Amino acid sequence: MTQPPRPLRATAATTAPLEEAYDLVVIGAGAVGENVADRAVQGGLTAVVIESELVGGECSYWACMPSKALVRSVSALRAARALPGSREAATGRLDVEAVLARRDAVASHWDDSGQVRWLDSAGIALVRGEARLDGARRVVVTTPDGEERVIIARSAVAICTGSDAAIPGIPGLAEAAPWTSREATSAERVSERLAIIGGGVVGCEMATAFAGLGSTVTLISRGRLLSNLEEFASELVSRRLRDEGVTVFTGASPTRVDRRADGTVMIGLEGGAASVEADEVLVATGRRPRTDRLGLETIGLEPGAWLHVDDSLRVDGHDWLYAVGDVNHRALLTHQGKYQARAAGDVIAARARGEEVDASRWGAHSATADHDAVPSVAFTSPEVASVGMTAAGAAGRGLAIRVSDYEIGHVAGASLHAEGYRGRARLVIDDARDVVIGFTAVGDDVAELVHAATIAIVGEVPIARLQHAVPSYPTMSEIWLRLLETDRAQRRA
Ligand SMILES: Cc1cc2nc3c(=O)[nH]c(=O)nc-3n(C[C@H](O)[C@H](O)[C@H](O)COP(=O)(O)OP(=O)(O)OC[C@H]3O[C@@H](n4cnc5c(N)ncnc54)[C@H](O)[C@@H]3O)c2cc1C
Ligand SMILES: NC(=O)c1ccc[n+]([C@@H]2O[C@H](COP(=O)([O-])OP(=O)(O)OC[C@H]3O[C@@H](n4cnc5c(N)ncnc54)[C@H](O)[C@@H]3O)[C@@H](O)[C@H]2O)c1
Repeated sequence: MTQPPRPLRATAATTAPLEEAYDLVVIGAGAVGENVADRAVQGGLTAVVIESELVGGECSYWACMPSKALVRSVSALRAARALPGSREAATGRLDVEAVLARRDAVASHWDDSGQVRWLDSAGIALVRGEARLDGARRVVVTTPDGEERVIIARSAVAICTGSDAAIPGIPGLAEAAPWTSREATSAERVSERLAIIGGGVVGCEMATAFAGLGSTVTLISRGRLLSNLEEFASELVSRRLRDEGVTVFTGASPTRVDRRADGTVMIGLEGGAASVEADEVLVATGRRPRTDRLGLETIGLEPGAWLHVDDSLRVDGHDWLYAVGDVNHRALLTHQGKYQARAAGDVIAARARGEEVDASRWGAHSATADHDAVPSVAFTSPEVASVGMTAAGAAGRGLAIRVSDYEIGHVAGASLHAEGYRGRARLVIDDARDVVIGFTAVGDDVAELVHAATIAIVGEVPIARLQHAVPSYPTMSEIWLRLLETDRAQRRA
């Protein structure tokens, strides 16, 4: 059954003096809000952040950090088992208690005092409570003791309230007390049977983690797994998850969910072909914006909607209002939100001081990379590292492209890395400009390959020049050499 929520340790106060007006008011002290405030303060403004839960937000306590802590122990054991010698030493099972204890430490035991100290050191004021807009530049905070406090923004308000798990309207699901990513990443025990609805990144990462920790996992996906990524990524991840004991249903939609009196959950699948029985059900079907109780109606915006912004992160039609991070729906990733935050904090400071703003393509005040150069790593089994466009995505935009594919296991660095290494990488090349516009690598421990590709895409480095970027031997980065050689051979053929 659903576990009680973790006790949150929200540090009481900030030492910065609290005022009733600041140059910048930031709503939400996740990774993104913290960075907007930091850049604005560095630019000479005063800033306050308002936080209703923990300073640090989703990523630190219920998303990136605890999920990767769970997956990392699983992949470390797999790596040890992939080589003779270490394989013989790694014959036991994971110590689940130890893995969960490390996860707790990585999530700072849901105590935000460290991040509050950082806010203090950065000169950013903190107000605890739930904030809402009450007209232009006016923010009302309901503090934990129930009082209301009004804070005026002299220059700007930045909404950085992030997103929540979306619960689809499958009959019986809400009543079955499902886990969301929060309960999964902070789980205090590993249930025997876990059913996961949704084959996106959360679903696949949690299937990897919980299967590795000993759960019998069933993953239910209405389309192919990781459907935003290259199709070969879906194939390799599905195959590996199945090899590791996960039951994967693709093209399957739940029709109803029931929590029975004995605590077990039954999930009926479309067509009545199969039903799934589990102890817990995790819903991983995407996100919805945290904008429903933000007072958006007081400035003519729709509560509960994503906030659309221009490349300087300013909300359409409101010159004092910014929306940064998940809440603007440009790229739901911590690193991309923090990139937006650096641009937003700088542009808010520049506009407040009447300085020139450079919001042109790749300008200092523009989150240009959000469009075509967003990197991400799915920490699945195996990992998927990607940036830019997929082949289908580029073709769908009418671009003339060519594709270069290579088996990563044929690279010397990979064959040393693990016995029988299997993986695949792809370059998507814009034919007209002769530059890389997409890269995907699937295989164990490929995460670190992605940044080289990000640099090639953002730098628009011509293929002819990339030939001079020599990867070290024998590293997995030699995949670059092989991909470029394959492209060259294809062009000559
Ligand atoms: C399971 C999972 C794993 C993930 N793993 C990765 C990963 O490995 N790498 C990656 O890049 N991304 C990952 N993500 C995505 C990442 O967590 C988000 O993109 C990121 O947390 C967004 O940051 P944010 O600051 O925009 O929002 P949040 O981190 O959600 O912060 C928003 C803050 O605003 C506060 N708030 C909301 N409303 C109010 C209000 N009215 N008043 C005051 N405060 C308010 C909230 O309490 C919260 O602290 C993962 C997501 C999930 C769900
Ligand atoms: N390693 C990482 O960087 C990482 C890890 C986890 C999450 N994230 C971020 O968090 C965001 C949310 O992840 P997510 O996996 O929840 O969302 P997602 O959008 O990646 O995947 C959701 C999946 O649920 C399916 N779905 C949606 N509605 C459904 C329904 N009614 N019934 C059945 N299936 C349904 C979709 O088809 C999709 O496959 C992602 O956009 C990602 O950017 C990143």
